[in-house]
Amino acid sequence: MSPIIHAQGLRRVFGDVVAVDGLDLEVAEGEIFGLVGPDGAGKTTTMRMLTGILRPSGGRARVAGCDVRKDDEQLKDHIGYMSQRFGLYPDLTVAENLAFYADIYGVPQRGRAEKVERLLGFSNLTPFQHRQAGHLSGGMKQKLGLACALIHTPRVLFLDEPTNGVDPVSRRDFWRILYQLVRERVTIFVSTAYLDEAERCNRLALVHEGKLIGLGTPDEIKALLPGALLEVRTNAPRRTAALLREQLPAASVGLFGDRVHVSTRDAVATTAELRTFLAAENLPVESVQPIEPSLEDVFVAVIAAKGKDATA
Ligand SMILES: Nc1ncnc2c1ncn2[C@@H]1O[C@H](COP(=O)(O)OP(=O)(O)OP(=O)(O)O)[C@@H](O)[C@H]1O
Repeated sequence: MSPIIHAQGLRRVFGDVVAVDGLDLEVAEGEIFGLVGPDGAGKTTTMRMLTGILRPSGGRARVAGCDVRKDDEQLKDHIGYMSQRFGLYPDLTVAENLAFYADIYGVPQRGRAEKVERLLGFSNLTPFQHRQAGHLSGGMKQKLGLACALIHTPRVLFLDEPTNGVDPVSRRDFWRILYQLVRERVTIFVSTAYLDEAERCNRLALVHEGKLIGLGTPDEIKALLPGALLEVRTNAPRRTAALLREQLPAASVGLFGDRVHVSTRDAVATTAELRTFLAAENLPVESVQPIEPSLEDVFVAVIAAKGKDATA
């Protein structure tokens, strides 16, 4: 089956800034595909090109059978897009916002009421349908945004950092809705800077400075981390991380709360080395143990490795 999203060498420049630098990716129908990267990595620009809003400077992309350059009008019938500045009308109620988007998308009157009812139920907003959007919580606003983006039953849904700034419980709720959509064969293309959220996707593209630095399932991405990952605990984690960064230039060192993560090719040798070194610095090690890497560890290591390549 041909992919529902297919980008080849997609590129966009703004003056001297290369926002997206030759992106190649394919997304299958019914997948939740995550675009993951720090602020400024090029996620929004990619999404705006794939939704036909922004013209690529180079490369090609097809979404739901439409060429994003030539068939941008037709494309809009097949996709839903919830941008970061998704426009809800604060003085309209929940139901009125849905009706407004239904008009914009030309949703036929016939069957519209059932559709709205279903979307309200789906997003747990039925009890709030008469509340003004401006008086909803952050999580509820996001769910209403999602419902509006779904009003014309799109095949592909683009979500740009949809849960940014939303509390963890509402985020979990939001993802429950996304899984439900996928069961109905909607394809979801979502960007996020939250790596715990990225773990929920079927496949991911890691982007950094406009370039793809990893592509695969969350497990495949984790396998990009060579060697082992050690978790080090001391009573002074910040100082420990700073010292280990200097002492172990070949390893990558990250600080995660009160724990220091060290990725290394040789766990046994590094364990011995860091124990001796930290003891000499008067920083007794409480524990060192191998752990399963998270996507965050992979990101820290891959970006650190790029930095080392660049300065080599
Ligand atoms: N309209 C524009 N004019 C000039 N530069 C732009 C424009 N849009 C994006 N850029 C630049 O392109 C790069 C990528 O930005 P983009 O918004 O795509 O990143 P992002 O990964 O979505 O980050 P964020 O989450 O902060 O939006 C940044 O350096 C940004 O400043």
